[in-house]
Amino acid sequence: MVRMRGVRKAFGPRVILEGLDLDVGAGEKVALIGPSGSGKTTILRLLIGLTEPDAGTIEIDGQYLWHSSRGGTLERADEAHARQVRRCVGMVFQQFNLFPHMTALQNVHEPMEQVLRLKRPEAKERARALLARVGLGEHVDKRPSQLSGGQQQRVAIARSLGLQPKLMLFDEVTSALDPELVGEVLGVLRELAHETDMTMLIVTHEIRFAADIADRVLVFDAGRVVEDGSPEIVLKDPSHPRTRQFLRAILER
Ligand SMILES: Nc1ncnc2c1ncn2[C@@H]1O[C@H](COP(=O)(O)OP(=O)(O)OP(=O)(O)O)[C@@H](O)[C@H]1O
Repeated sequence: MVRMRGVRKAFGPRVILEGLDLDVGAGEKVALIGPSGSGKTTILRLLIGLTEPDAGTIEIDGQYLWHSSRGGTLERADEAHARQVRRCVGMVFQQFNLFPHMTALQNVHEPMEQVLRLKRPEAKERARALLARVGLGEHVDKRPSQLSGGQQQRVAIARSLGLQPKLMLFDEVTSALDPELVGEVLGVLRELAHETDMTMLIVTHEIRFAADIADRVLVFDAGRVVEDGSPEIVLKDPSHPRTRQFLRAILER
């Protein structure tokens, strides 16, 4: 589902990713963890097309978004093709980015009409079902300001699911929430991980949660993958002393 080869990204003189190779198989649930600033968000933004690489190849579901030829020239997919590729990718951010003047239902059904060209009654029906699935069946007519942070984040997840992505990217989706609201959002992610065949890439600091739902854990450090394996191995017996230190620091928080 994801193939990255030799991906480089710098912001000014600061190199964030250098020669990154990453493969994620269809249906895999992968947790990305690593110290702050190690480049995790940058990877997700590259995959959804919000950030452009300096070099490398990025393919989603066998179709390329960016391609570096042997000579090193970076080619971008043409806009129509790129749009089609990006359409199979959904992303949920730390901030919910809901439209404040719309109800939960409108926030979910309007993108389906615009992007998938569904007729309003069908989009609304699907939106209601999705909101019920994330436990918000009773709240469809509320605006974001009438919902808690955890509820707003669940609306954002329903909105992304409405666009039927094959690949879902979650970027620290519980970081902006009060601690007592974290569990309800992680519960939705857990259900999606266990009950759907969507490919999921989850950036999280919730290590125990990652261990519970991920097939595979990748640890990034300074833009490189330093650990890649099953949660049992990576989280209990990491090979790098820096990873051990990092995991201990998180678990002791
Ligand atoms: N648009 C930008 N312009 C300049 N620097 C940027 C930009 N986006 C990211 N960076 C820098 O790139 C580095 C990697 O950022 P990134 O957000 O990918 O890290 P991260 O691993 O997701 O960190 P965190 O866990 O804190 O979210 C950081 O030092 C960040 O300040």
